[in-house]
Amino acid sequence: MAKNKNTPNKKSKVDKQTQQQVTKETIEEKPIYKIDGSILEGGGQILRNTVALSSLFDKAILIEKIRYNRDQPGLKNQHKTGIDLMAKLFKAHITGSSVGSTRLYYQPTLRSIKDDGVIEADTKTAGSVCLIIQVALPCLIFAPHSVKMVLGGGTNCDFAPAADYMENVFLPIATSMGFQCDMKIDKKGFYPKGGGAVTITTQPLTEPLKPITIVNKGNVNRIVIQAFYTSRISPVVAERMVNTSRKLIKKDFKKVEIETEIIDMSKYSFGDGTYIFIRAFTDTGCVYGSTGNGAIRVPAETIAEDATNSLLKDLQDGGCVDEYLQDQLIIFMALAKGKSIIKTGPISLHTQTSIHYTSLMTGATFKISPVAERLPGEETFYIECDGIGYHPSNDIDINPTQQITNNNNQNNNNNNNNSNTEITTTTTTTTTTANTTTTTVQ
Ligand SMILES: Nc1ncnc2c1ncn2[C@@H]1O[C@H](COP(=O)(O)OP(=O)(O)OP(=O)(O)O)[C@@H](O)[C@H]1O
Repeated sequence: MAKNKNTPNKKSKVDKQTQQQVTKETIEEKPIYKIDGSILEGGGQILRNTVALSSLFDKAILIEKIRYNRDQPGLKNQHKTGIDLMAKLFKAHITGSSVGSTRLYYQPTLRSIKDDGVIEADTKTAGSVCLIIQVALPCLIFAPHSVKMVLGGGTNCDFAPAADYMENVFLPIATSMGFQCDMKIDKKGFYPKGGGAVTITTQPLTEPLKPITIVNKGNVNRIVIQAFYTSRISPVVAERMVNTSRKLIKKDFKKVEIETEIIDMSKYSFGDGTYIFIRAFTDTGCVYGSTGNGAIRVPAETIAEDATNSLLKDLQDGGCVDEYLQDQLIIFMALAKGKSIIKTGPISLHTQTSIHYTSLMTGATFKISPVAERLPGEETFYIECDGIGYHPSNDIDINPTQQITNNNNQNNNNNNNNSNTEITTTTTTTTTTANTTTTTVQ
């Protein structure tokens, strides 16, 4: 069930414990990009984006106020697992990576990862494996060799892509930019136990990513509703989810074929769980996805309704990607060579945040503009990006000078009012002390 996780934070207790953790000996004579992790969405995505880019561009970063917009700021187990994995891959010096830390120093020492065999990481909780993939994937695809990564943790978590979503919605669209990534869900893992397992295998890219253009929504011509359950949960729960979802969808899409499936996943699950996964396909190749996880004392109908309404809203808004794919494509658009353009629904705060940090750290420019010709009920925007054409062999250095500002949304959590989003060029603050240059990215 979707909950609001953006309760603004007041004063963090953990911060006192961690503020001393970036010590002098860890800060070498190297420029440091100083990141304020509290602005816009102020969540874990800032950490993942900036750590991935820091690794690709071999830049040291100091992230402060990590997840300050969350009820419990600082690193959670899932974030720590991702950071530790990246530190291992890039032999990075890190300080402040303990759970609860709100201040992290990360300095990679390798420009590219070495072939050390299968990479493993495990959140050892229900922490999302997909969010580990989110931090690592932009780097794995630029490795000079094929990479196999085996991850443990939660495959179906609230506020994170479900593994099914990543495999069936995110990857088919993202890989059209030219990279290869095979994903296999070996075992599903749910809140609170976790215990899921996912294997991904990437192939090396010999050239930069291709830009992406997704601007033609077309017509919905297929909808698939799947509900999953394990043996200690009655299949009736899954049936109720499917029936609720189908009924709601039928109201808007009377003539579209709706495929339904009820799946006993006991044999490949750790512990018990149930969830719904809905996809809509259009005749121009757009794919939209939505998931809802079963929860104690929440009726199956409510879970299905929330997931279905989220998908229907994405379709009604008129964009070519769903709310989540929007922010997940941003980093790839920035790294690609040339102009990408996607047509979206309302710009999410996650998207604004990713654009903000990605453009600052890569120098890629983004432009958001409302679509002039909209059908009734639609709320659509174009996100355009002039990507930098990153490839390790290009030796592109980064000189961040662009900043996205949003007159209404700096540090607030209203992700629907985007009409004032604009791109301005700002001067990045650079302070030089005896041995250290600090670039403040905020
Ligand atoms: N239902 C969903 N389906 C697909 N992707 C999702 C879904 N919910 C969230 N996401 C994606 O998961 C990511 C969550 O980023 P966010 O910063 O909120 O992460 P986080 O690490 O969980 O940190 P925090 O707990 O601080 O929010 C975003 O990329 C978002 O698009």
